[in-house]
Amino acid sequence: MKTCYTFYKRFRTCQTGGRGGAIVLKDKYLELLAKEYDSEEKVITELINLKAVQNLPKGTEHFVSDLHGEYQAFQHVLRNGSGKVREKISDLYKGILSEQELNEFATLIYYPEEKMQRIKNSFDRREDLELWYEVMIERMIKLISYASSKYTRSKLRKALPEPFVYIVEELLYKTEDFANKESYYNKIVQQLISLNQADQLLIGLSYTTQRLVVDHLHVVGDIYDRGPEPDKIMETLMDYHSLDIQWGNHDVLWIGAYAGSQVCLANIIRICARYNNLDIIEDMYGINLRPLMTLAEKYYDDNVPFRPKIQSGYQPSEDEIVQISKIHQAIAMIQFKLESPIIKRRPYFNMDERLLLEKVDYERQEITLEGTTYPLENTCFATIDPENPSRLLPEEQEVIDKLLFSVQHSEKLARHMKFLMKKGSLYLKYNGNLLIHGCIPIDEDGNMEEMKIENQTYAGRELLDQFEKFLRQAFANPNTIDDLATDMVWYLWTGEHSSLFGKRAMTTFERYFISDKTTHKEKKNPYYYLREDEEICRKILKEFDMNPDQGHIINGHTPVKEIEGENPIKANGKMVVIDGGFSKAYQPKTGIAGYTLLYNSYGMQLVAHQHFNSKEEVLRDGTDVLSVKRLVDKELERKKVMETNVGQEIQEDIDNLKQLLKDRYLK
Ligand SMILES: O=P(O)(O)OC[C@H]1O[C@](O)(COP(=O)(O)O)[C@@H](O)[C@@H]1O
Ligand SMILES: [Mn+2]
Repeated sequence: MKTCYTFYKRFRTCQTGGRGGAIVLKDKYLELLAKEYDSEEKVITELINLKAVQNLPKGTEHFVSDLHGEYQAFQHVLRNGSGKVREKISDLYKGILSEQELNEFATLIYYPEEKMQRIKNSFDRREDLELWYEVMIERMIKLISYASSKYTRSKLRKALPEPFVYIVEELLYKTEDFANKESYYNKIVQQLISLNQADQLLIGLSYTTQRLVVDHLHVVGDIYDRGPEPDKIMETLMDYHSLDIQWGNHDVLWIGAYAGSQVCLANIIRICARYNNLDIIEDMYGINLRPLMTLAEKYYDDNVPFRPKIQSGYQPSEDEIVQISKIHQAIAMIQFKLESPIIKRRPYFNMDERLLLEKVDYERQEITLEGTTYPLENTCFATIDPENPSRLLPEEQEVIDKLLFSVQHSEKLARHMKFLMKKGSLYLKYNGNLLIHGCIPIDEDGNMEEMKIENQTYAGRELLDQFEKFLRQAFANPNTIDDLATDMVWYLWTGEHSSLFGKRAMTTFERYFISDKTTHKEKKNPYYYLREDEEICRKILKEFDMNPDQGHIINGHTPVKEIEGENPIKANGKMVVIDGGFSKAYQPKTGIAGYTLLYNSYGMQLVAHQHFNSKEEVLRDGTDVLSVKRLVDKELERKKVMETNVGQEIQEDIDNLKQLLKDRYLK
């Protein structure tokens, strides 16, 4: 069914003709379908199957955002399904097993390889270990049977560890005459143990459990920047069974760099230098930083505000810190210079006030902003010609050209960026909810804010669609580096009407060089306070043709300051902001270590995560750093697959199969 369906969809999107064309396509599709379903029985069986799936409870959706390179913490949340694994274990075994046993079992499922090793080391006698295997296999099978109760057998089969599918199915589908077969099942388990397969089986079943508790993952933006391992997050996502991504401003910065935007590229390197993560660029993505280092050594000295923020983990030496400070200055100055020509050639970006290098009085080391003059501190203007401050030195130009070449030839980065494009979008309408990283630009009265691009004016959904079109165009043409599409990717990072940024201006320059903190403030779009208002959220949902009675808006991007009493659930539950601070750098602001959202057939739940220190700690202490749950919404009736996006696709399949039945078989 899938092949034909995708084929037909592709056909439909290519279709340009009128209704006549559509009919021809439909006929062609039915012809294809008839090849796959070449008998009346096959059509009927599939119809029964699809109808049954429609009536199953909807699968669990899991929402995360603002991962910011925090791979370990993200892994933990994925592995424990934001507490779902522990919840299922408790449903089955609370009161039967002790707290410690429940924790141990949960930890085994989260980190099976490591936990298994620890447990095995704790046994002196083989018999005890074998007994443990038997008990665990039985518990695990029971748990899987329970966790898969709302899935079809075929879906469960796909989630089972491949080498053991047949055996596990035997164990799972024990019928009532179990008593007669008891010795048969025991024999299977004992055989597995004696053939040294128990470890592999338990590891496989642990991953099956993780997979079963979450049906679909939404990543509501900002995978990249600040934290140390975004590349590993990408690899994890690429292996994940079902997901979508809503790009964050940091993600489009990386996409922009790959798509040829030199200013985006300067930004990603600057941020990596700032957070002591240059090895992501060099070692993880194989981008050669040598030319930049040489330039940095030539023109810059140690400069304290440009020293990297050091978090836990690798501690650089004093020499390295000084070297990073120089690189940081070199790339920051290249970035500021590169901004200028874009601002000048795109007047409708309305960013003239950001032509800061041109406002500086280089003699007096001062700058005048909105009528006030500020002294500049810790400046590093060695490569600046005061007559033409935005002009790159030939050697700076050479550095950024070489960096771009290197970025565009990184095989790993290419894979990651293509995946981001394939699975990502600027916003997503999914099962009645609107998912978007940042905001919908609105004015103080809650009207959609307009932006003029060339000679056309756009607002609301149309504006976002336009942004996405530009982004895709820039990505498709990586060799064109100064066209509107490529400039627009940078605008998405920093422009006032960008749905990913949504602040008047990014005050990076001020934060480096001006001590008066009033200049650091980034004025937010009214969206960020009006979203507390239910009516505004309803209006936005309507703008996207969504049902405001049913839908929610789900945002990331702005850390929710729980510590100051901010509530992530806003507008009478219509708005949920899930940026709780996976990013270690932001945890002191939020007071927690991230939010995630779960949406199953019973409703939505927000989970607040407490600090995640390390996998080692979980393994050692067996405890889970979990999580307060708050009910966002409760469905009056259990939601079924037929009410979801997937359900709609299945309905189309059903309609087509019925048509086939009528046209070809019931004549
Ligand atoms: O904390 P840093 O690294 O100085 O970054 C601050 C910058 O990051 C931003 O907050 C954007 O990043 P977020 O999307 O993570 O909020 C800018 O508005 C701001 O200028
Ligand atoms: Mn963001």
